[in-house]
Amino acid sequence: MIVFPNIKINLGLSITEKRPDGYHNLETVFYPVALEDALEIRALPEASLSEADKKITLHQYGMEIAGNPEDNLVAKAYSLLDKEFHLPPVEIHLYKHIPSGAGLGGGSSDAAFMLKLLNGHFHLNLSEEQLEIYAATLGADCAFFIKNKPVYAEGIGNIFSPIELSLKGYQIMIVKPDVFVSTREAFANIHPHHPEYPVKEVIRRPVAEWKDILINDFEASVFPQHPVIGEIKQELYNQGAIYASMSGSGSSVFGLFAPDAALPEINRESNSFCFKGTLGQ
Ligand SMILES: C[C@](O)(CO)[C@H](O)COP(=O)(O)OP(=O)(O)OC[C@H]1O[C@@H](n2ccc(N)nc2=O)[C@H](O)[C@@H]1O
Ligand SMILES: Nc1ncnc2c1ncn2[C@@H]1O[C@H](COP(=O)(O)OP(=O)(O)OP(=O)(O)O)[C@@H](O)[C@H]1O
Repeated sequence: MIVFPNIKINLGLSITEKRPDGYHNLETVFYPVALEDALEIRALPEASLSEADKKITLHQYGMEIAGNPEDNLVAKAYSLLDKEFHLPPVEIHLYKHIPSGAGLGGGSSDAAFMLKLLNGHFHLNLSEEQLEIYAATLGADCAFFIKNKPVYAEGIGNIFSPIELSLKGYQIMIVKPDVFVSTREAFANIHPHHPEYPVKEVIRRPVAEWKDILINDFEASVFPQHPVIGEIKQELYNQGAIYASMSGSGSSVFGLFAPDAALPEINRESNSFCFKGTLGQ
């Protein structure tokens, strides 16, 4: 069984307060975009396991991910459900197209899709709400990928309410320079505050009005550290983007373009990543 975990972009990102548990409350809109990994599981017969064998074998392809295979979020998602449901052993194939440290939620998406895959394949009968609760324990923005629909998110990024927003037909260009931004460090450099223009209100205005009022709070601390990211955002505007912003804690930047616009070539560095697509929903 194979699924295709996609990314999210953040439309506005206000970090409003630091919580006693060390995490931060935030306000954002998550929008899914069809830049996808591929994730496949194959159930193995219990009898094929010797005492010393692990219950999962993870094969990784495509872009490299830092860390050991057992730290991979798909392995953590399996272990979480295995503890409760004693799952059969599985062979996992994960093909990475989504860059890491990009603010696109690639690891979180893999984890959420793994939960959904196991739920379906092994008939666990977990509801979407139950899956969201499991997902939130794996990563703050992981729960979004269970329903995978545009939402307004609060709390640590796991309390959702519906929004009336469709960007269907807009073209999107995502550029990630060869810079890794640690989400944990990015949060550590933030001074939380309530925004002058709340995300929930700005998002109701036309996209053409978002430029100076739909703000990602991480840009103020990340751009001075990595000027190339701010330069890419400016370049997207120079090349005709209607709205451009860093996603999450960076380092990727996205630009939204009109449905009939010709998308530019932005080749700032040889190792930068670039995706072009059309939004759905
Ligand atoms: C910045 C965003 O991409 C916006 O969508 C997300 O909030 C990040 O979510 P995520 O990658 O799933 O984050 P996690 O892997 O759970 O957390 C990484 C680290 O970021 C910090 N963190 C994360 C989310 C949050 N609301 N407050 C935080 O302070 C914590 O120090 C945490 O140890
Ligand atoms: N399946 C996975 N895919 C990518 N990274 C993973 C995965 N499992 C664990 N990780 C670890 O998580 C780190 C962050 O990866 P991820 O792709 O989620 O970052 P991100 O794009 O900054 O996401 P976010 O927007 O959630 O902060 C990686 O450096 C890697 O060590």
